[in-house]
Amino acid sequence: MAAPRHAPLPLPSLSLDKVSHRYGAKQALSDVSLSISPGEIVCLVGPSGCGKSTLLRLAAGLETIQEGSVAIAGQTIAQPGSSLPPERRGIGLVFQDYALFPHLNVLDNVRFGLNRLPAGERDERAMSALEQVGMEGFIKAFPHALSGGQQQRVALARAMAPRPAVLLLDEPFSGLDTRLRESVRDETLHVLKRSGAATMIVTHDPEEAMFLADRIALLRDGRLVQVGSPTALYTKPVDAFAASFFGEVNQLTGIVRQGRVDTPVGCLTVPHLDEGVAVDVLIRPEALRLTMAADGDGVGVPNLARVEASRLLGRTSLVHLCVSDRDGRPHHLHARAPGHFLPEDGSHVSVTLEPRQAFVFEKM
Ligand SMILES: Nc1ncnc2c1ncn2[C@@H]1O[C@H](COP(=O)(O)OP(=O)(O)OP(=O)(O)O)[C@@H](O)[C@H]1O
Repeated sequence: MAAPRHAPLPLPSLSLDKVSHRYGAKQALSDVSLSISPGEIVCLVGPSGCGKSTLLRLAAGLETIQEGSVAIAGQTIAQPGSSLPPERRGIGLVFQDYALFPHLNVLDNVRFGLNRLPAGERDERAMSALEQVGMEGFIKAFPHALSGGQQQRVALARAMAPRPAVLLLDEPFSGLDTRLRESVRDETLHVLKRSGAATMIVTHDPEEAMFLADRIALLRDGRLVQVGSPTALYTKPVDAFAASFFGEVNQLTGIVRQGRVDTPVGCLTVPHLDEGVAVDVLIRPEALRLTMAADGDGVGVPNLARVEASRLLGRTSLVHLCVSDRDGRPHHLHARAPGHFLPEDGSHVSVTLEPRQAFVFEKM
């Protein structure tokens, strides 16, 4: 019987394959492979110096490839010894400082990258890109007369005007203050999604990555630690570093006994770990569910914790707890409760552990 026919999968717009890179003795990237599909947004995140910008610069052609290769739409455009220059790669670039030409007005800045098109078409394309970012009313303005958010939008329009298959953005919002950043990145997300380009965004901000990305690529010391959807990285981190990168975690330690780890707030089953193994236990603050203990001292209530402080943080409350393990040793934990939950300092609460937000990893 003939094998069922499947439509061929669309080629990734951008592929980096087994890329390694050194600056002198410094190994900045080691064996990194990553592909981005048309219309997909991938955020590169990781601590300072982990190699995010180097990877983006290699994709852009701003850094010469030493090991591995870069392909756009299935065509290898960079490998050791041969490399297409940045302007011939069909990519759009946006940098942290926007890099607008100060002596050109907004329209001319956006028209700049369209010089291969006939004059009439250039204007039409540039205007259409400016409309997409809501800057069509500023065509005669010069960059110095624009706010940071407006400059960022013009930079995005300039990158998108040639309709590149690949967009590369390096910390595009970090020059903006917090309030402006939220609204500009919201608009940018919708503009990028409408553009259909494969987009790689470098950011050091995990929350920003979770907001923008279809997939997140987490780097550490030049290596990919985990690549997946924001939900996968948050709920199924591959190690303690990944678990703690995307939000505060309470850290405890333990020993595996009969497929379980005992913690001061409940037991976790760990069938995949061997008997006697020493483990790190990471518990997200929202994994600790609190209920007021009926009596003042809470004697006899399971998993009892003493409240050290409670703070309202807007939509959630943060409760500082002191819990004791089986040996009577105290541990300080943070619990995050939805809404207004502010038990008195010194009162007692009962703690239930939501195991899906707790992670156990063998100690390294
Ligand atoms: N031109 C260079 N010469 C020498 N070392 C460099 C150069 N550029 C980067 N490095 C080093 O390579 C490593 C990776 O740098 P890279 O800028 O890619 O990291 P990053 O994750 O983008 O950091 P950040 O978030 O701080 O911008 C760092 O240790 C950095 O100091």
